Amino acid sequence: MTHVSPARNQSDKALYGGTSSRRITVRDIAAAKERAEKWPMLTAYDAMTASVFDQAGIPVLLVGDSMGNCHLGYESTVPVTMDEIALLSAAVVRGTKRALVVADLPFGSYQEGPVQALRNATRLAKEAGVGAVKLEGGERSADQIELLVQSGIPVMAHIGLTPQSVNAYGGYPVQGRGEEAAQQLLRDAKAVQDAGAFAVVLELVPAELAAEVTRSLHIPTVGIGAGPDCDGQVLVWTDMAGMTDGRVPRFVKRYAQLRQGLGDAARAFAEDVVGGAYPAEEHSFH
Ligand SMILES: Nc1nc(=O)c2c([nH]1)NC[C@@H]1CN(c3ccc(C(=O)N[C@@H](CCC(=O)O)C(=O)O)cc3)CN21
Ligand SMILES: CC(C)C(=O)C(=O)O
Ligand SMILES: [Mg+2]
Repeated sequence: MTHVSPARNQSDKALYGGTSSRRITVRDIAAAKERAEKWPMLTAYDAMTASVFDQAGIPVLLVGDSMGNCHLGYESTVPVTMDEIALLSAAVVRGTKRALVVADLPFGSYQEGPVQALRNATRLAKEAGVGAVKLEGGERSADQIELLVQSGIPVMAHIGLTPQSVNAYGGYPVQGRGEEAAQQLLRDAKAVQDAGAFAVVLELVPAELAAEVTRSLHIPTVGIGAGPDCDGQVLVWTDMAGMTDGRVPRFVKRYAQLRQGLGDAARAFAEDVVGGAYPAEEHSFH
């Protein structure tokens, strides 16, 4: 009889480090919670970067509306349009083979109600080929989540700090501090789970509260600035790779210094051109 160790068995199915090469589905995400497996998610906004993360084994890629400030030069996520999300989501899907691609529904594309949400989510599923969409809000967005899920579009919810409301907050403050705010966050978490969300992002909430939400839900939580006890962790890729210019939020850990590296490459190229060192003989045709 062939002996298969439980650890090896587990790693075959693992979202990160697993051996399956087919595209990951929302059911795989749910199964990871049963195994108490932690998993990474990164944003991606173009095919080339997405292919790097896909080949690195990142199981879930988010075409975040953070493309507004990271990629399109806006001040916040508020101006991002459906056309922009659809274009870059299609690129990320084309650049990946294994990752589940989730696209943010941008500000103004679902707030009018469930029918508007369904029209825009359907466009991202059909036109870009994403496997799921994400939208902001707990109890306030439950009707939208319910109609999308009933219509066959998996939904990742997003509660705690919801950056599309930056003008209402007047900034990006930590959420869920104090008993009343904590109870509201727990109600929001239950509401999105009951509406059928397959996972929920918890942004900028105290670690203890995020741990409590994670324990009390049967769907996975994905933390950003929400402490170590969430099921998954997500970061904006330009932040974690050291590409973002200037100050980054306290929850960011930088795993590379791409901004420095890319600037160095640009300066080295410029000096070679100005000094005549590039192109050399091996770069020339006769
Ligand atoms: N590049 C980038 N990274 C992100 O994580 C991100 C975006 N853009 N754009 C959309 C939102 C905005 N985000 C932010 C932005 C700033 C803080 C921030 O600095 N918050 C304060 C909280 C202090 C408090 O309330 O106690 C901080 O100091 O971390 C947090 C999240 C997260 N999202
Ligand atoms: C940071 C994540 C959760 C996000 O919504 C985004 O990148 O837009
Ligand atoms: Mg977003």
